[in-house]
Amino acid sequence: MYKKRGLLIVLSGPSGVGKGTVRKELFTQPDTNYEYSISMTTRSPREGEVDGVDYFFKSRDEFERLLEEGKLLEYAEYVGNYYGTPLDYVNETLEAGRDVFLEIEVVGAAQVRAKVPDGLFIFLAPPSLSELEERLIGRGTEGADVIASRIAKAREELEMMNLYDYVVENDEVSNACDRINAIVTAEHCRRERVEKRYLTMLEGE
Ligand SMILES: Nc1nc2c(ncn2[C@@H]2O[C@H](COP(=O)(O)OP(=O)(O)O)[C@@H](O)[C@H]2O)c(=O)[nH]1
Ligand SMILES: Nc1ncnc2c1ncn2[C@@H]1O[C@H](COP(=O)(O)OP(=O)(O)O)[C@@H](O)[C@H]1O
Repeated sequence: MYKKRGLLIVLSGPSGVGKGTVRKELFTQPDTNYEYSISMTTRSPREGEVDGVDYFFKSRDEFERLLEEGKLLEYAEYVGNYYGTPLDYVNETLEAGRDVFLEIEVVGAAQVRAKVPDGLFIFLAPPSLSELEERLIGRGTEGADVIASRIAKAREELEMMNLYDYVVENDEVSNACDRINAIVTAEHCRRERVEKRYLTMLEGE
């Protein structure tokens, strides 16, 4: 029996490009129909961050145990901390026919690409490298050392842009959200056409 699964949407891109900002804006829109997958991390909470809302904050031992138990869809070590996506939540939500939205860095996104080839992979790009540096500095959540390593990393991350289905420029947050919503809507229409064709073929047997 054919069962419709939800769509896995992956938003990635360099640190400081605005992934978190765009994701938060998308999830304040009343007609957003995706479920956000809350990640696990060993990073310490920033001021105002809440366990179970922004991240599930874990110790390194706890994270490594989850990894050994196969509980993560993907993970990456990013500037000294682990980040990972809970596998069961993603699978159960997709199985229930609902779309799941991941906001993750590029190494993890490549792992998801290998495991979920029919996902929708969107790369959020900055208008320029200098604008990216300004945003990282402007956010002011890290010290100079961490900012420098994130900028160095961002240059490498930009090279992975061509591995994505779509590149969305984050010039204005509302524009980026509109573009992402339009891409998701178009992908749903494409899938419906393919599904219809498939079901028509089955009927003809
Ligand atoms: N691979 C992977 N990356 C994640 C996950 N959750 C968050 N990230 C990414 O980890 C990086 C660092 O996140 P964070 O410390 O919150 O800093 P910020 O996103 O730059 O504010 C960002 O690029 C996030 O998108 C995850 O579950 N897996
Ligand atoms: N379109 C935009 N224009 C100007 N500043 C932005 C834009 N999007 C995000 N920012 C700012 O850039 C900084 C980094 O954004 P953030 O969402 O934390 O990035 P990421 O999650 O990709 O690391 C923040 O200070 C944020 O307010």
